[in-house]
This record gives sequence, C-alpha cells and structure tokens, in this order.
Amino acid sequence: MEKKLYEKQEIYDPATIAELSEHYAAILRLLGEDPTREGLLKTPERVAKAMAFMTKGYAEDPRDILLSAMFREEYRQMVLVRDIEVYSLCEHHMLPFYGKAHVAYIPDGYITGLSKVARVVECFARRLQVQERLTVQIRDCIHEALHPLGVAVVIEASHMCMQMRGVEKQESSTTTSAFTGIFLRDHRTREEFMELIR
Ligand SMILES: Nc1nc2c(ncn2[C@@H]2O[C@H](COP(=O)(O)OP(=O)(O)OP(=O)(O)O)[C@@H](O)[C@H]2O)c(=O)[nH]1
Ligand SMILES: [Zn+2]
Repeated sequence: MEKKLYEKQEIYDPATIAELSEHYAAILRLLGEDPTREGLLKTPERVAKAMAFMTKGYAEDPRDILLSAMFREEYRQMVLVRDIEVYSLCEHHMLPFYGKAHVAYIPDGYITGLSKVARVVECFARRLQVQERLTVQIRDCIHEALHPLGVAVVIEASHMCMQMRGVEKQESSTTTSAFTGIFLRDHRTREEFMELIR
C-alpha cells in the first residue's frame, strides 16, 4: 500500500543510526563510562534510535498532514482539541519539555480531521524547539492550510532543563499562547476558548 505523504520518510535510516551510535559511544567514554561493558553494549544504538524518534518531525510536512484530510463543511463554530500531550526537546539543552497543547479553530468552509490537529502538534513538537516557536508554528500551519476564521493555541509545559539542572525549579511551568483572526479581534471568542480549556 502506498504510504501517506507525511509518512514517506523513514525515521531509522540505517546509515544515520550507525553514525549516531558511534558518536554516542564516544560521548559515553567522555562521560567516564565504558561503552564496552555489557549493560551499555546496545546503548549507543538505543539512544540513536530514541533521538531519531524524538526529532522525527523534521521528516514530515505538517501542511500535508492537514491537507490529507480536509473536508468542505458549513460548520462555523469553535472546534477545540484539548489536552494533546506534548513531548518536545528544548533546543538549548536538548532536554525534554512536556505538557499539554490546546488547539482551537473556527472553520470558514473547511474542516480537517481531528487527529490531524494532534498530528500537527506532534510534527512540530518532535523537533528541537522553544515553547514559543512551537506554539506559533502550530497556529500558523493551521491558519495557512485551512484559512479558518481564527486559530487559538495554548501550550502548558514543564521544562526538564529548569527542573533537573540549572535553576532547579521542580514545580514551575510555562504557558504560551498564540491567536489569529477572530480570536485576536473578539475578546468574547477568546474568553470562550480560555473558559473551555480551564
Ligand atoms: N524562552 C524559552 N527559553 C527556554 C526554553 N527552553 C529552555 N529555555 C531557556 O533557555 C535559556 C538558555 O539560557 P543560557 O543562559 O544560555 O543557558 P544556561 O546557562 O544553561 O541557563 P540556565 O538554565 O539558567 O542554567 C535558559 O534560560 C532556559 O530556561 C523555551 O522553550 N523557551
Ligand atoms: Zn533547556
């Protein structure tokens, strides 16, 4: 069966995994470990595959994801997909930040498959990111693909680089938001969205 456009790239390109594995073996040595001891024998390859998975978003085109399931529909009310789990890596430390994304749009003739909204979040999250850019990229992608009356994105996340190291604030979390169209112009629409995600 023909693979969908956005699934066309392989995550585990063998040559890339082999090269990454060599580098991770070197990193283990530099960290004072012995990469030839039994417990670590397969670790460089495991880490290489884990990193390939956690950055798989580079190989996908988020617009294709939305356009692959776009339907004409006269519904012109809010569509909200809330509590989408987000697992990303901060581009400064390559440590995880994770939390929830809430994504809403008000269609203007076209809707998309609900799972595609979550797939777009996943596609941008699975890259090296800052939370602000992740928020804006999701918003802009939906806006440009569907030309809706408005898009709203809120992300709430905890950053491991602020918890496990650095400033070590275990309870801190960060909220970012981005809006277009009617969510910017009309405070009642924005408040309805904020109320729905509370
Ligand atoms: N704005 C923003 N900052 C982030 C994000 N993820 C991590 N950071 C921050 O990136 C900054 C990098 O600052 P630097 O001073 O260059 O790095 P650092 O010395 O490791 O900083 P500390 O984390 O304060 O120890 C830190 O303040 C992090 O908290 C993010 O998604 N958005
Ligand atoms: Zn960081």
